[in-house]
Amino acid sequence: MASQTVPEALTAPTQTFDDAPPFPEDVPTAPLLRLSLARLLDRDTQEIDRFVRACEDLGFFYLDLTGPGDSLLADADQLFEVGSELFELPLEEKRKYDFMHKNSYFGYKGYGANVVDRSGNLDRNEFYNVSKDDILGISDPWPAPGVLDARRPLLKSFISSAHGIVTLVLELLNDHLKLPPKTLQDMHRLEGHSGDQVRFIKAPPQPRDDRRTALGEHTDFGSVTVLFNRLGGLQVLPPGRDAQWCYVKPLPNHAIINLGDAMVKFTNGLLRSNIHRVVAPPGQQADRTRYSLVYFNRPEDDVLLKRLDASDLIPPLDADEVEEEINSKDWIIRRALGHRIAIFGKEAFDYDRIKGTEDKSQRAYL
Ligand SMILES: O=C(O)CCC(=O)C(=O)O
Ligand SMILES: [Fe+2]
Repeated sequence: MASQTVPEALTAPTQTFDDAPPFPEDVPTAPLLRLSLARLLDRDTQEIDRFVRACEDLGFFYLDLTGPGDSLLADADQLFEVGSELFELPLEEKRKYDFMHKNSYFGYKGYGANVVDRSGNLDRNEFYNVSKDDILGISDPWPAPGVLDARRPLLKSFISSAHGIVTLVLELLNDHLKLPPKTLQDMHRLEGHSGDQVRFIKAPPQPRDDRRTALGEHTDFGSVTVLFNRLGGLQVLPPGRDAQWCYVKPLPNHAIINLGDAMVKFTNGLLRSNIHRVVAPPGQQADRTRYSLVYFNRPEDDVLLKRLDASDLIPPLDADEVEEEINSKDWIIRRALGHRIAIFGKEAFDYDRIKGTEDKSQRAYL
């Protein structure tokens, strides 16, 4: 089981992000495996075995991008700068790009706009979502501030490279599951219409005597997430009845990769979409502003989120189980906007209303 694997983060190079204080040694860290992009591209069988184990046990792993992922790392570095510039804009300006009343999760979400738990506490971060389809010119463009419009070529480059990582993950899973060739890849084409997005996130330091959850616990809504962290604060809840929240230690030159709800639905829970959240960075890092950068990949808009029946490895549904008929587009909108207090008021507290795949993903361990 994943919680018994060696925490490979401990064998990784020491953190060298800017001048940030080090990630503390005395906090619980999550047992993510550390995989190499170069070895996966070489189809190294041991690395692929570890990859499959990571996707089934924890649904989270580190991916060392050194070498074949150098340009993605360079783009991510530049986008961290863009993110800090973006959030410097005056609040009135940023608010012009909140499109929630157009039933869209693209654009800006202000600080405290989402409920983070059943008691109604509010989030402590702001973020901005940029649509892949907009940047690739295959949908109508959303209005955007100049700082983003000026960076469309950089965003395009980042999206193409991050999507390349996603396609590799899907291809390896497709092969492992013995699905007909390209089953998963064809549901996630770069040029297909989807809710794929780049997300910039900013969480300012919290008061010392009042540090709370910045981003509430959730599973990601889509298929594959490619995440870049500089400071700690991300936590996962490993499988197991008595599991405790563990930090994911950021590693230089690595992305954090995790699977989302769609992969759980396609495989009826064989693959994991692990619960995670963001709290204040640990130790001395808590006094820093935390930025993060994410590429969220989702199935194309019209893909039905149901068990795939073309693989003997995918467990059957329970005898009395009837799957909801919902396509990817509607699923993502429901999950992404469901906790917005300005839209749903008190209903935003009701976590069961817009549940992800937590139950199915956890079921083997309950
Ligand atoms: O900021 C992070 O490290 C994680 C963010 C996250 O989980 C999300 O936006 O879904
Ligand atoms: Fe997430």
